[in-house]
Amino acid sequence: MDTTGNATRKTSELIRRFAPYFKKYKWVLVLDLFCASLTTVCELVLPLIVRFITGKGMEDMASLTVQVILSVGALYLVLRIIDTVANYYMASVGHVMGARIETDMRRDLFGHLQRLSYNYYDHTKIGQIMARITSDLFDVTEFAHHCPEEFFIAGLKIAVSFAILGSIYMPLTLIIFAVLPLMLLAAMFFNKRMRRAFKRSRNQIGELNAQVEDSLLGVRVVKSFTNEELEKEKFREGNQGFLNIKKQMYRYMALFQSSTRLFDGLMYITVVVAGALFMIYGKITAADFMAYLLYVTTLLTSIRRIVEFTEQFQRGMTGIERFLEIMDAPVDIEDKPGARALGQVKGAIAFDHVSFHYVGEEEMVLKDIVLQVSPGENVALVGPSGGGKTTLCNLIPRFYDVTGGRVLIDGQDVRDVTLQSLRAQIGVVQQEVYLFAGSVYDNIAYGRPGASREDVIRAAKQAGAHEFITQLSQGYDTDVGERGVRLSGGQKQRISIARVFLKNPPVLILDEATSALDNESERLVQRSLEELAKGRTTFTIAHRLTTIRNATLILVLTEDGIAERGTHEELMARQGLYFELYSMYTEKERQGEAHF
Ligand SMILES: Nc1ncnc2c1ncn2[C@@H]1O[C@H](COP(=O)(O)OP(=O)(O)OP(=O)(O)O)[C@@H](O)[C@H]1O
Repeated sequence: MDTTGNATRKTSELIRRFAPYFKKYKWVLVLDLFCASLTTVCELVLPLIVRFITGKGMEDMASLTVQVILSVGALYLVLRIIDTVANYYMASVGHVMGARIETDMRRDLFGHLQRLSYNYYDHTKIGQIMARITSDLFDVTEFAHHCPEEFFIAGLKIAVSFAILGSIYMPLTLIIFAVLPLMLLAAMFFNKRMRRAFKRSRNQIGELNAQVEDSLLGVRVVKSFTNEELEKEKFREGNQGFLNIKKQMYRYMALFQSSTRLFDGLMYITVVVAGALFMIYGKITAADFMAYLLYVTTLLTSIRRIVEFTEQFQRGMTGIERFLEIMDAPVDIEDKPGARALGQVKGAIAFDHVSFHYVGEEEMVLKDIVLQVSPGENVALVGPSGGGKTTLCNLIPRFYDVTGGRVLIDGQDVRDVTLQSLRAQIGVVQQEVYLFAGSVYDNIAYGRPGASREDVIRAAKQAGAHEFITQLSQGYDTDVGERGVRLSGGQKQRISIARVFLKNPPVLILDEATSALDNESERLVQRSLEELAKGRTTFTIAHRLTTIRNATLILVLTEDGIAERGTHEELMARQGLYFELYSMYTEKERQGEAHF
């Protein structure tokens, strides 16, 4: 899975994938291109008018009456008015179309991000995703609006100029237009290099974003270690890398622009020299010569616009490419065809010869796990760090899919039921609580969107959180701050427990978080967790061994699988690994430093 891949996709492929976004707005686009045609025609008429007036004046000055001049002026005025209205449409409605396409793409991107599994996020930096969903897509707006328009105008101008000039004198026209393919070749040559440089710069911005995010989220750790200088140095490297890539990008741009200027000059020289020669040999008139000069100027202006647009084009293409990289990331965990809704379960969980390894890792984390848990049972998972306790629990709600074997809930393979209905039956209290920006109330209500205020308050009471919440400055409406920084660890935990109370699932996964809390908070959280576990099938990842003595089943999980299983009494009597762990734990607790 390469979301920061450096391979550059073909422009044609990107355009083919991007084009469907125009479908909804095809009439806006058609009108936009029609307006573009109008403005082009208005612009191309001026040299004809000049040619007409000079031609008439040179042929027979008497025929150039005030009436003729005023009629021509009036015609030109009408054309300018049409041009103004058409331009307004392109600048307003055309731009809005670009913004709408950007919004549609962002919606699709966010939707896809919601579908991607844990596995994707294990391998992707959030900062990179942020850059793609914001700044990369800004570039797409300008691109979506200008790209069809600019290319259409340039193409039209070249075609119409060719037709008009060809009708005046074809040999001179062919000589002038012979320079265009050279320009095209140069554009193609630099196009690829500029795209690569743009992509590298975008990736580097993503990296910088990720770095800033990491550093700012960890700002408290940075300060506690007084590592501000280290952070500044890391940032300086990334920032300097960005500058280097930009330098390279601008070098290509400069080369491209300069080469275009060279062709520009070549074209003028061709018109002046060849045109003057044809004129002295009587092939074209002075008025024709002037028309040629004016048309070449118009043509070159539009070519210059295309050159200036190249930067925007490359940015847009890069934005689309990076957008597609996420959109093409496979959704590895989703409903299989014909998956059925699970409905309310009793809470029997079974592991049927389950094995598992993480994507990209060769070593099996779980090997041939066989386990039957009855509804309402209270299972505690203990064992050395890295033994696979969290991994095992993550297989129940299908945060990851098993590598081998099956996980069953009430006898049904978790892969045969819809994800939504499966996860609705399982509540997870994580060790690291994540609270969203918003109020305490919003954070509890997150457990069951649409729940009544009474239900939210009841859940808070059940979690033992009501009392401290009412003592907060604005009670339930108190803002929790980013990630809940304004609350204590124990308070955050109890809010997260209230969230699960509100959800009221029959199966629970508790990653015991009490190790991070002081004794009083731990006691309160522990009490809330016990309350929550009542009547539900519960998997507790236990770090404090004294809290699991009442578990109906204790599993000792090691790298080799389930080493021991039984109740506390059974395992203590066995004097095996659990006995060792427990004795070690109680010894440490006596010394005041116990946690696993
Ligand atoms: N997302 C991941 N990608 C790759 N390997 C992982 C991932 N998560 C965990 N692991 C590895 O899988 C093994 C089991 O990890 P797991 O977190 O399940 O252990 P644990 O028993 O819950 O540990 P602890 O008690 O320290 O929380 C470890 O070797 C760990 O390095």
